[in-house]
Amino acid sequence: MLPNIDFTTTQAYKYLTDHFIDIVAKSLKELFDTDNERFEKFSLQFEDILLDYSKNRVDEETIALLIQLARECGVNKAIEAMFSGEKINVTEGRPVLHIALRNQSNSPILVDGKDVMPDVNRVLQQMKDFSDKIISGEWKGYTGKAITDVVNIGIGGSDLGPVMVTEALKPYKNHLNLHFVSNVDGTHIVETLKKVNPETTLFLIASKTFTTQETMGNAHSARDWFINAGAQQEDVAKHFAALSTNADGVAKFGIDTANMFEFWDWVGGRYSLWSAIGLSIVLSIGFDNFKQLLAGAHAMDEHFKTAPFEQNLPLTLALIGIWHNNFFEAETQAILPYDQYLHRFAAYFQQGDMESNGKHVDRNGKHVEYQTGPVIWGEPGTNGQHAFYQLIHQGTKLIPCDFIAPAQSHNPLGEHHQMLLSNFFAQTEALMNGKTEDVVIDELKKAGKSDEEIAKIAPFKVFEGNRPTNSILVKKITPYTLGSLIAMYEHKIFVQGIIWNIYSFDQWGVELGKQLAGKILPELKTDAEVSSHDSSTNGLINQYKAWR
Ligand SMILES: O=P(O)(O)OC[C@H]1O[C@H](O)[C@H](O)[C@@H](O)[C@@H]1O
Repeated sequence: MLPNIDFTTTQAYKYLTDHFIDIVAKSLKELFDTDNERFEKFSLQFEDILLDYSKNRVDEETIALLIQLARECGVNKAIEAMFSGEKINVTEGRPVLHIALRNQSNSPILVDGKDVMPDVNRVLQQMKDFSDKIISGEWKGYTGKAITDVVNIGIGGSDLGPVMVTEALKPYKNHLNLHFVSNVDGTHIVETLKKVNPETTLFLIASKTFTTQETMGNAHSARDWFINAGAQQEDVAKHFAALSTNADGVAKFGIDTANMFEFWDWVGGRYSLWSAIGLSIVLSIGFDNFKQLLAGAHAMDEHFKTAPFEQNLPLTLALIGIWHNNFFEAETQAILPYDQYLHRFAAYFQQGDMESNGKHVDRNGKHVEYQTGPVIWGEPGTNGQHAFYQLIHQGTKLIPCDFIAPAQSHNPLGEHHQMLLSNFFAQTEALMNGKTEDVVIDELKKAGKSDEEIAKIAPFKVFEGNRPTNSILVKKITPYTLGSLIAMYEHKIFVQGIIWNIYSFDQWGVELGKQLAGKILPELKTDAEVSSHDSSTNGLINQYKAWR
């Protein structure tokens, strides 16, 4: 059973409310000026990941109270409930066991009295055997040629994770070309099919439910294209595999169940890259590297489960986030990787976080009276610096940022990495310290500006600073450290959902749009004027019909 506590009624919350008044009176700069051990006090290291959270408006009391909050909200109990396979996804009646997919210790994890590990290991072995054959060229297409291209067709959790990880781990990539088709917009599949040859292409139909409209639409178009290119129905078995929990749906589509890679309803879509959904990752970097990814995640799982709260990275990230979200009233959270390979990291956690914690109903079915999940967004630095950092530095909104960078680059070209990292270090320093009017005036004087010019321009050049950031410095982005990094964010999301007393593992909010689209689709198939909706929707549909 998950705890069921309104965090705003806890002792810790009351203390934090008072303490907040003291903290807002102090700037980050002051906090650093009065304590030169902030870095030592407010940074944590787990293996090759360093989390520096000292550039947030916290002191020792803040952290102690936030930890008390986690305790009062029963985070310990909740962690135990997840890891032991309790059905903590209550609205769907399922356990939440992505941790089992990477349980390298192989210790039994029971669901309804049955150990899930033998099934997990069986599918992993199947993934290994299959990918070994594809990568080595032993597996032949219908004209006897080896596979050169893999097209993963999936959306949401059946796309974002594989895309993010295959991009992040490109330095480990083999000769296979990976493609991802997600959007139901015909452009996506058409443009992808232009690049591949039916004789040498493997399609992975990735869908937990095997009913998702976009994926099924794209899968049918891919199969039609394959058959129209001259292949026979029986050749489908050599070129199509399914990654799904729905064996009947897969068989109905015509994919040989021998080519089906199974997973289970206790794997949430947005937590599924560790499951059969990760087959495109295995094909891209090989099974051994995939195992490393799992091992890194498992190590973080163990850390999360066993490390004291004071030293627990995911928990600390979660608490800092709560501090910003529920006390400073920050609406968003930026994720800013200083690593081109991580360019889909923020997009991945947009689903991970927003689909998990974008909930306004608590575990009693009541509307919450506090803020829950933030808007997650971000782009790689330094591109972001030249686009939206202006608002972070000088806008009116408070935007807590996670800066992520590897110490070692996979491409140590000239001074590039030092240039990149100089920006990584400079930005958090600038966001913290800002630039005072005195400094601005001094600089302008030195640049030979007149007093009149200085008076005019100075206000625009002042930076208030006091902008909070976390810095996450990783030794190197390897399959292992990436696994740990992803798991760290997953558990952060989990802890926040526990404290907000919401259910993080369902996603009912995506259903309504799907339902209505299902109603509208048949209306688009005729030329008849539509009058069944509100005037805006009718107007738009009828104009579409007039223009098509
Ligand atoms: O893997 P599928 O069953 O095709 O689902 C794909 C996606 O569908 C929905 O949009 C859900 O909200 C997502 O959580 C899921 O990842």
